[in-house]
Amino acid sequence: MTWAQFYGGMRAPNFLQAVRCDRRTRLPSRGAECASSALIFILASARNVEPEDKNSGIMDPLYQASLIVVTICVAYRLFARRYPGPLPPGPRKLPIIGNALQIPLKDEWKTYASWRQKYGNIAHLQIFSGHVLVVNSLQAARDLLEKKGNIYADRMVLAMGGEMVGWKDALGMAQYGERTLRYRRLLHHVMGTRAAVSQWHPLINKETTRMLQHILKEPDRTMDHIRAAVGATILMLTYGYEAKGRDDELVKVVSRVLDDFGVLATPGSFYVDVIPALKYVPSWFPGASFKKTGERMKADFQKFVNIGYNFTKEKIANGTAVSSFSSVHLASEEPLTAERDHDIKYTAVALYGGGADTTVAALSSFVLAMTLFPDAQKKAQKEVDTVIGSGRLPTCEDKDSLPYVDAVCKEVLRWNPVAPLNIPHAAKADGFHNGYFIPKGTGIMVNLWTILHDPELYSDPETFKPERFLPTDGSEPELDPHSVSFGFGRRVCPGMLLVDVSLFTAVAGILAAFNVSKVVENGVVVEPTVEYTSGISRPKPFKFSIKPRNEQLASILSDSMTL
Ligand code: HEM
Repeated sequence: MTWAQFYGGMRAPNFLQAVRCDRRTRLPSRGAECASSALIFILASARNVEPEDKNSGIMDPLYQASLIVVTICVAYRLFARRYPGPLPPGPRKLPIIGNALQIPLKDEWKTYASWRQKYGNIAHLQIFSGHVLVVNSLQAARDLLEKKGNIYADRMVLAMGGEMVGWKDALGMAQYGERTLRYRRLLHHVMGTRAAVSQWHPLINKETTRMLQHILKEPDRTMDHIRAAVGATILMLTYGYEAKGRDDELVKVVSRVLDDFGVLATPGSFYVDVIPALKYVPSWFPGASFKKTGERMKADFQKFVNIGYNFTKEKIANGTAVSSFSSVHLASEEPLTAERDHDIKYTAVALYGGGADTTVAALSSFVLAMTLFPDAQKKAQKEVDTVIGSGRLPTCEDKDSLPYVDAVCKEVLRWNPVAPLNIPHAAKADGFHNGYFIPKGTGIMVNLWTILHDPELYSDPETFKPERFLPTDGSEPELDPHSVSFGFGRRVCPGMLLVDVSLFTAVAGILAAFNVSKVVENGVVVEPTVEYTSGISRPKPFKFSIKPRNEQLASILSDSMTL
């Protein structure tokens, strides 16, 4: 059960409503948080206590709770902080818990988008003593994350994922500073320019062909083959590691770690993220099962960090390493200090963590789009047939000669953004935006989905329409989603040039070799389910048909079958 689900069932007791505060400038501080943490934990424990435990001499949890209520009221009065200006508008807050009950659990980005009409381009949420700013416009996102990048380049501190499991040492969750700059420089070296990315073209071409061969052989498992191909490409690129099938130890660990990451990065999954003081509760304490979960996740995370990295080191030592992010840096002339060793290791983790599920999500959205919008598919196939013919598969090198296919990739990134709420940034210091006060530590959550579906930027935004990027009437193309879907400012996605090529190659390959369509069962067309996962937004399983469309390409794929 997630934290938000747990509290979703609770109604604000009357005593909370009795505690009044000035909603514009006054919110609870740490003192109130600690007291409310205790209350919440006792209530959480109460739900987990077995009936026989209630006679065990431990104070009745509800009695304890009532004592804590008094403490909360006193602490709240004593410690509530006054701010030098009004906080941005937002949904009405309850005393102490703030907006904790209003956090949406499904399609969060759509609920947050609807707040734009009510509150304007920025909306403020308070969750206990924590603040979150929901940014719903391109201008506000640029003003905050680009123009004031010196303040808004930190990350939110997540007690469970960051501190207890250990992701705070990896780039995506690390605070901004010298260390993150070093990490980003390491990545820039291998994927920060088109020339750097071109060294991975042979790898991408090879893994794409292998993916198409697998799809040809087992079309019903298309999504599995997409996932396997993306995973194999990134493992090779990160460590020069060739996975030995599904039972490969690293592949299994990585897949668990990334599933865990999806949960860890979803706001509200663990109540310790909202009430960090809970991390001090011992793991044997009733209701503290999250501690055991955290320990299991940490052990897997450490395996993930070490297995691939040690593999590359061994290969370098015995002279058999192939070129990869880790081998390039480990074998460079710079001395391998402890600091540099740590940097390379934790940047490699971020590379895999940032690149695998995101690319899979984009390709899954592409398949869904092709199922729903056959005209766009036909147009793209026509371009592939005209420019490439049927004697070979498209490759990375064909990107510039297939503008419509390239526009399909842009539309995939816009139509269903992979990271609809970006990775939240955090304020390093107190600041103001348009007269509103933004306290230090506020999480800045940019709603990329709203921006990419803003009717002022994109005509008919719900429709999959690659033509919007290739106008033929002399008008300007609509905004390139690359400037939004990869985030903003100092934390912008360092893998975007790599994605550009790898997404294009997989998309062009599928278009060249297959037709994607709706399934027909007993003469009836089955409409695919259109639902997305939270966190990294990937379509939930849906029905589609994928069949070879080009005999010549099918036989080329079969003949060169190297599964
Ligand atoms: C469709 C594919 C992808 C999308 C849509 C995407 C999107 C994003 C977004 C929105 C962010 C947050 C930016 C911000 O905080 O403002 C991000 C960060 C990041 N991405 Fe990507 N990404 C993709 C693929 C990749 C790939 C292939 C890699 C690596 C090879 C990668 C590595 C990273 C890393 C390391 C970060 C953290 C950067 C930091 O915290 O400084 N991503 N990505």
